[in-house]
Amino acid sequence: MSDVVKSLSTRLSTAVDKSGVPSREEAEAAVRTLLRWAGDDPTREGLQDTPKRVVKAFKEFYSGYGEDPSEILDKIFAEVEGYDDIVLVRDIPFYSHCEHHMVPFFGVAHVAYYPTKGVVGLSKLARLVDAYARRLQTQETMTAQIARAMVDALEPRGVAVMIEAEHMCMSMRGIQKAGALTLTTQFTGVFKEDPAEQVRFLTLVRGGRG
Ligand SMILES: Nc1nc2c(ncn2[C@@H]2O[C@H](COP(=O)(O)OP(=O)(O)OP(=O)(O)O)[C@@H](O)[C@H]2O)c(=O)[nH]1
Ligand SMILES: [Zn+2]
Repeated sequence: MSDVVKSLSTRLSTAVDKSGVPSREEAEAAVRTLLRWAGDDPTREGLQDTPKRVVKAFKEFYSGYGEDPSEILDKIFAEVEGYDDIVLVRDIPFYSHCEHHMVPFFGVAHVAYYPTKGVVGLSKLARLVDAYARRLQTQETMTAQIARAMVDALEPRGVAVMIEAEHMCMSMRGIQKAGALTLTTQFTGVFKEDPAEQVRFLTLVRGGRG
């Protein structure tokens, strides 16, 4: 397979099928169905505008499907006087929804990399987190996707991503373990090869806290 075909088939296999996207009216009707399923009356005054609001809120919750991570990371600042040490943005808050229950999970992401060809704007790393958080997710997938996008765009010596989150599907329903925290990490390059680099990352993530 040629490189072009290979890259196209990878892109197609990870792309979301947007065919058959329902109209706004269909989406609002689906909300009315769920309101009835919950046991309420969608025609009562307090709920009349709810389908409209829910559909609008969905646009925000799931705006990540319209984001292209490679575009977010496409501007690289090369003039950094040869800076090639760790860049870490920690405690990036995010809100996502689990793909199993469509219930929120939320917490913080810490992302780090060792630059080679320059650095990206710090806000772009937070935008990258949001681009993946604002989709239906598992925490593991989101962690891996953030790391993969950074590797592809920055060709860094290494990437470290750590996410700490509480899953409402474990707090407010099901097993009902409020406060349980899930930690996921993805290391590439020097972070994967050298345990001392993982320790450095974790020390910086934890550093300066009371
Ligand atoms: N690995 C992983 N699991 C998740 C994530 N978000 C939710 N889950 C889990 O997905 C699982 C779905 O399990 P199922 O048995 O199919 O569904 P369920 O009957 O609603 O499961 P319970 O939550 O145990 O009641 C649950 O164990 C959730 O805790 C995530 O980000 N990563
Ligand atoms: Zn869930």
